[in-house]
Amino acid sequence: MNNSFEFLSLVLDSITDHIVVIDETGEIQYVNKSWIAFGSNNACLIDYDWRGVNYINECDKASALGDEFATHAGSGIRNVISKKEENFYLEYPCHSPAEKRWFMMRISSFQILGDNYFVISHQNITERKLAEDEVKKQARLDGLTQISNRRTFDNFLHEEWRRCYRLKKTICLAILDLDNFKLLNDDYGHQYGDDCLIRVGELLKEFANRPGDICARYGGEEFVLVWGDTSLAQAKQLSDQLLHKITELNIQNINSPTEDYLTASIGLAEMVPNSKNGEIELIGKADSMLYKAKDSGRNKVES
Ligand SMILES: Nc1nc2c(ncn2[C@@H]2O[C@H](COP(=O)(O)OP(=O)(O)OP(=O)(O)O)[C@@H](O)[C@H]2O)c(=O)[nH]1
Repeated sequence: MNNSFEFLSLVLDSITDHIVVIDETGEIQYVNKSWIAFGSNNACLIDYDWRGVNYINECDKASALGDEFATHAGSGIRNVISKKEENFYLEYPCHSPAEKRWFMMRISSFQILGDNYFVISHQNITERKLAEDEVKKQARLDGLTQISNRRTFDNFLHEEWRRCYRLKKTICLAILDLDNFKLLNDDYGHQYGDDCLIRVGELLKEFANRPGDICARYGGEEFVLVWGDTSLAQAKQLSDQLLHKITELNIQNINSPTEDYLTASIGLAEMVPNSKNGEIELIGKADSMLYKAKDSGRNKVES
């Protein structure tokens, strides 16, 4: 290639990463085409003409406005310049009004004629980030009903228990078990049963609205609800409403000895966390209440 400068320039301009080169003071020395295109369309870190701009100062300005990622970026760049670190990278959100986006910023250095320069590249990692978020979300959810799974419930109850312990507040736990679900499965098929579980899961979401609440699938045809900072009387009211709503779904269960439509039983327990009790006892208490509800005819709340 005769004109190696033009060649390299074209190479850099063809790269989709946004690239900027700064000197030791932070002053921008070079930007590629992707950088210019992105900067002119976005209000992200440096959103205006790059000439004469000091990249580190821009990070500091954004940092002063409360942008924690700009704070990290500024200190990372400084560490590389002062040779405390060989390189640095940072993943950060840069959402536009229209879409969620994430970028990975990397900084590396080179030397020419005794002067140090630093290449900062910004790569769009939105696709990977969204995929990672989806995987994390699915790990928290029950695959069928798409409400929280048992592990999420266990973690949540543990945290809520601690919160109520600190605040000396009552915590309530409801264990809900669908009645005669085996018969429903046998009579209408497993797919019908699955659809019922999905519909019940949807309904449960309406009963877990506050930050101290959660509904989850505990396993099989069993669900759980936690109501933090809630009295037993309030929880009883919610449980009664929930059972009523389940009957209102009017899901046929023709051979059920309880009713000829789907019903459920709830075991409800309350506790004020203290140093002598624990969430296991709360679960045990709700569980024995559930047995009581089942034994005494189903389609009811026992507490
Ligand atoms: N369709 C479907 N059925 C499930 C699922 N998980 C558990 N089940 C069924 O739920 C039924 C639970 O049966 P049992 O434990 O005997 O309880 P039950 O028939 O509801 O009776 P009671 O709880 O005593 O009222 C079983 O037939 C399970 O196969 C699921 O993911 N999908």
